[in-house]
Amino acid sequence: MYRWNIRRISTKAVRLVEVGPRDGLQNEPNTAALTTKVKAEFIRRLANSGLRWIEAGSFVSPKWVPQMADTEAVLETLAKDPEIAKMSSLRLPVLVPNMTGLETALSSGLSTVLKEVAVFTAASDTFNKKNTNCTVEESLKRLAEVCKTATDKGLMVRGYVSTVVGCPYEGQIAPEKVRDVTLELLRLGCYEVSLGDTIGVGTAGNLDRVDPSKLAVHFHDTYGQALANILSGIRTIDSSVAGLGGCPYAPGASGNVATEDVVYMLHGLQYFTGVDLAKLVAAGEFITAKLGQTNRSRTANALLTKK
Ligand SMILES: CC(C)(COP(=O)([O-])OP(=O)([O-])OC[C@H]1O[C@@H](n2cnc3c(N)ncnc32)[C@H](O)[C@@H]1OP(=O)([O-])[O-])[C@@H](O)C(=O)NCCC(=O)NCCSC(=O)C[C@@](C)(O)CC(=O)[O-]
Repeated sequence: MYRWNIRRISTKAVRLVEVGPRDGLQNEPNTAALTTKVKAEFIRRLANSGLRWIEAGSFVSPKWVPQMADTEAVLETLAKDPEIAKMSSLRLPVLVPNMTGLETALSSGLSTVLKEVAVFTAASDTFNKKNTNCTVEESLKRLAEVCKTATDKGLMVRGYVSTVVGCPYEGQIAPEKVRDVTLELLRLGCYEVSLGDTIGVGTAGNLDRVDPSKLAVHFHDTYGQALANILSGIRTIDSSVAGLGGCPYAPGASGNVATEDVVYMLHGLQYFTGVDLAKLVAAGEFITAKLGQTNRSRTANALLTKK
């Protein structure tokens, strides 16, 4: 355990994981607008903005999250896209909750675009039961086989722990519980664990004692604390263009921190992101227009007003 702050980051480089096409759309009420073609075009535009980690969807039960039911078709569309094929460093991970999801991910048609999967659990049993119909311990047992099979087959595996600060059902969460679940995911073979403040209740002090190696942060911006929390110093940041998102099984949670706001802040701090902000803003406008949604990025709205 040790403390860090922004001054200890020497490389001035950060890694952004765009979760808009998955976290951003998984709770979207306007399902009619969510065609495979729109999703694939959205991902293509995000990739063209320079983002290199873009969560493309999830292989979860369509009865639980119908918005993600066509993830396989989205990836098949992208696999045929010559521009995407040229982006050798592009990662398009998908969430898998169990072996059924992993088997879809391993299907031969996807191997050209799918190099990484993400597994997910939580620090709260009640949330985990609502989200995946099992306790945290049961999910870790389930994920052990998923992680082993995925890594044996050459896929990279990212882990998520939800409700790392607060749970919509249980309230405050003990940091020790977060640590134990995180360590277990790393032990199972995850190369990195993303800490999800699912309902956005954390403040910067909450993260002071987390060892930052192999960690990413995933903030929902319910209380407007996400940018301040990001400055706590983790170098891998999950975000969602236009501030889209929210977990369907976390009532009251708002969208993720907006990627445009994160990029604007990081560029102001002289960090290298590799992202073209204007193209990113255009990708956010593309998807919000399709969905008939308000763009929740302050940066995007400011730049669009200037235009
Ligand atoms: C885990 C289950 C499947 C358990 O759900 P279950 O009902 O216990 O599953 P089951 O094994 O009993 O199977 C029930 C049915 O689902 C099917 N099924 C089973 N698995 C799959 C699969 N992978 N893909 C497609 N179909 C599947 C299975 O074949 C069967 O079909 P039926 O025989 O009834 O026709 C379910 O609870 C589920 O899909 N949950 C996912 C919920 C979800 O996606 N939540 C959002 C993502 S997590 C999140 O947003 C938080 C995060 C990561 O962003 C971080 C943060 O902010 O905190």
